[in-house]
Amino acid sequence: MFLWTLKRSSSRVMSGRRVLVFSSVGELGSSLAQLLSSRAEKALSSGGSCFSLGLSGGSLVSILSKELPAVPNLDCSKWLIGFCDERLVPFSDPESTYGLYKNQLFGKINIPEERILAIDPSLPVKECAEDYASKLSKAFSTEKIPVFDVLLLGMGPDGHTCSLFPDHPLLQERQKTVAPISDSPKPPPQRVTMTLPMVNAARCVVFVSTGGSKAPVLKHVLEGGEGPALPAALVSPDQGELFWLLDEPAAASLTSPVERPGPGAKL
Ligand SMILES: O=C1O[C@H](COP(=O)(O)O)[C@@H](O)[C@H](O)[C@H]1O
Repeated sequence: MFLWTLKRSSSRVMSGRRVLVFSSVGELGSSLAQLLSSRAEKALSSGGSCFSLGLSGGSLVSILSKELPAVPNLDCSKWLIGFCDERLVPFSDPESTYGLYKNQLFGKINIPEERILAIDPSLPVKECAEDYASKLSKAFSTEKIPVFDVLLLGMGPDGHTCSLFPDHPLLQERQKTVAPISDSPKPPPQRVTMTLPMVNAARCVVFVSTGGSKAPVLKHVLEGGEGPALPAALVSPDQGELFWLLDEPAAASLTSPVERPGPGAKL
């Protein structure tokens, strides 16, 4: 117990982030759902009119769609949902992140349709990014950077997160909150993505990464390596919390201290 406590605190002090390793994807998903529920309660009980949540696509969709509806008495009527990135394809396309969440999650929670901020996939990519940025500004009533309560991020095996890819000029974007990309190395090529200033303005950023294919890149991102920092390593909220939720295969190569929370642990 003492050792666990010591490891946990040294991990937090050294890096300002929490790296948590779960014994299964199910345990991870259920802790993630609890974390969202508790952050929503905190946001709403401290006088906020909504709890704002940014979703990512990829493997996160099925984890969240399974675990979030299982939270007892979850009330999402005051949630505001946006997307950290989105692929520029029709919502009916299997590559559409919105389309996947619509089919797998939104019908199972009581989120009002008008509280889901999605891109307009009929627009050309540049206009689509501008239109989405303007939807976010309106919803957050700000001309500045919208500050999400929680952003959920994934990470590809190349270290990309959102649609921010290694060595891509978009990593230098400092003016826009949302940007278009037309040359995504991962298909589909046209996408819309939050930029690093927007991601790092969030109150809480949670990465979810599972499976052994992520182990080498996780080692690089969390413990350092040769070459320029990978996009996921550039996520470091200016003032907010940063969590990395991993399963054992994804964490297999890590040697720095991590937390291993027991079932039902509160984050
Ligand atoms: O293309 C994308 O990939 C990342 C990572 O996906 P994963 O399946 O490796 O978890 C995802 O976070 C992003 O939203 C998506 O557009």
